[in-house]
Amino acid sequence: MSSSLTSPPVTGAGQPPVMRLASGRHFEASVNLSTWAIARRLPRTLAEAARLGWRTDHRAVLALLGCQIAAAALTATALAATTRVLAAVFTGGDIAAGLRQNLTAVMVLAIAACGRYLLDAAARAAAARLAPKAVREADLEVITAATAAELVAYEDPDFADVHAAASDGAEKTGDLILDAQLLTSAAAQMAAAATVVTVLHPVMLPLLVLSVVPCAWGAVRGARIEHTAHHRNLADSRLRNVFRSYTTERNTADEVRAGTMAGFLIRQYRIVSGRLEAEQLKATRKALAVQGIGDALTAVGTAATWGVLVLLVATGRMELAVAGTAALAVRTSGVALATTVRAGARLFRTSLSLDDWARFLTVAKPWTARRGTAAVAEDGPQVITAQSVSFTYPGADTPALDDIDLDLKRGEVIALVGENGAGKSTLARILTGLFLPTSGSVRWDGVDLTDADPAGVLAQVALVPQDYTRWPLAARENITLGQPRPDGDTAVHAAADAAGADSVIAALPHGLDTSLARSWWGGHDLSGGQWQRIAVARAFHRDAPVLVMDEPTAALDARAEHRIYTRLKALADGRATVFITHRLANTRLADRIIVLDQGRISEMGTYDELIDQAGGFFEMLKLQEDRD
Ligand SMILES: Nc1ncnc2c1ncn2[C@@H]1O[C@H](COP(=O)(O)OP(=O)(O)OP(=O)(O)O)[C@@H](O)[C@H]1O
Repeated sequence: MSSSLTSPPVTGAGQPPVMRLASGRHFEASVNLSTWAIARRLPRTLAEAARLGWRTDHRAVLALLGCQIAAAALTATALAATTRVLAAVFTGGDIAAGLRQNLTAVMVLAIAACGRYLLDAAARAAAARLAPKAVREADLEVITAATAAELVAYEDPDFADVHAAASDGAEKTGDLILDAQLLTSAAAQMAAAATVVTVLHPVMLPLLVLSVVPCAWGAVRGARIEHTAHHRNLADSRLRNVFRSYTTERNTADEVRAGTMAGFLIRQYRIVSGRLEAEQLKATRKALAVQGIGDALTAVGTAATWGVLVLLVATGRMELAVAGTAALAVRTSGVALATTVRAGARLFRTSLSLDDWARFLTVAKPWTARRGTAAVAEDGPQVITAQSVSFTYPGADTPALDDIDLDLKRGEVIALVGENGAGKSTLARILTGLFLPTSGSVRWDGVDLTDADPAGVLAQVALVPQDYTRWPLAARENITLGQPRPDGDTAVHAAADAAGADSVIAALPHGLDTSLARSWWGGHDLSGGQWQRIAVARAFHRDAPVLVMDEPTAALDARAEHRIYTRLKALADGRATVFITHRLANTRLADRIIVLDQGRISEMGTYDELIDQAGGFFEMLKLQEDRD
């Protein structure tokens, strides 16, 4: 799955075209791995699960292991006692007398059976306690790795693919623990039963094992086929979820209605669902066929085992009484073997998902370790220097920025302008260290941001992005972003005042305490422009020495816009400020205007200088003035 759309679109009979998402390289690689290669990774994956479990709840892990070991010991004890009791039953003569003579064995059998049942229940309880915690921990590892990764990682389709699969994998961690418990429990029963069979006649065990091998093969192959289909379907699953949410979510509800799009979207949903179901059905049929072959061969093997048993009795190589015990033991160990195989196959399947999770942590690592640890000045840079900076988005053919040279001094206000797609937002992200250049360098007071500690750099930055987030939090947290300043609400009100958000807060029913998550109870919604004022207040509240605002007034009315730009000049004192705008009249207050054109600086200078040059800036300004 990937966020990139491929062409050509798929067209059903009489249906509109339905897009497909490209499948990432990672998935092709993973799907093409041999079963043996995946099986070899199983111990490592299980060790990962054990590590997670251990980290979240030592006691539950110890309880689980203790119960499993004790249950296995009791199973062996019970089976040893069973052999003695069965011998007493099958050796002929008085059964009651035989049982009386072996009363201790009967009691041991009863106690061991009860104890085993209780221990199994305790093990299941410990596994159930551990499973959700392991899921939480696995999920947190994904979240931590994702947030620690370079921002540019999110532009890489492979990273997005592996990230999505890892989230699914983290969910399966709980299943893995439950399956591992089931497997070890069944394996303990099987081992004990198999021991009894071997004691009775050595030829029986290999026969028994041989009869189970095809069933195991079928189960593992079937699991693999299902998992492969799951991987291949990830792109469509995500697409279906996108259709579902876009069709029903509040953010899109007005467009869906006004554009009478519901029918179209539902059709798309049906088509993608149809594709998913067809793929799934194909996989299920294939898996069932493989499992059927395995089961049929196992049936032949089982028949052979019974045949050998009959043969042994018929040829007088095994007494009838012993054969009775053997028959029971064969049956018990056969059932235990089948359970072990089924549990093993399930574990195999869940381990494949966990493998996706573990792979993400590996993939995410290089994305986090890209920078150095050099410190930048705590009160922000005196000068930011971009030298021969070029930047190409992962997977893109052409650079978004090409050979940019630029100095930004503290106290200076720079306006970035240019047509859509000229590279303004990309340059803003490069200057603040959110992206590292593909070539060239950005230095803060001579420290190359590639070598600098990213946390130290970003602590100096306040950013109003073009698409700011409407956090489902209280108004206060929407401005402080969970990082209150020492003077608390005074700073919040000051920032709100500078951004024109004071009137927004004053109108809220509970002031700063009002939840801005409208769809939740007690929440209160804001208009687009009101939200933008809050987003600007956020940046002002951060009080950082590098201030970057990407179209901060796009949704504001004229009065609010004027207020922000008049305050900006005062706020810019002692900071390096960059703002991006399409309303060129606003650039009058900037110390310097930089005009970008297809990733290159085409003009640079003060407002008056650019007017005098009568170049592209002047032309755009004229067009705007004529329009207004
Ligand atoms: N994630 C991405 N992957 C590939 N290319 C991208 C990505 N984001 C942006 N681009 C491309 O990079 C170029 C610069 O984009 P950028 O967002 O910096 O432009 P901009 O000047 O801010 O545009 P606007 O005025 O529309 O906001 C554009 O050609 C755009 O198509």
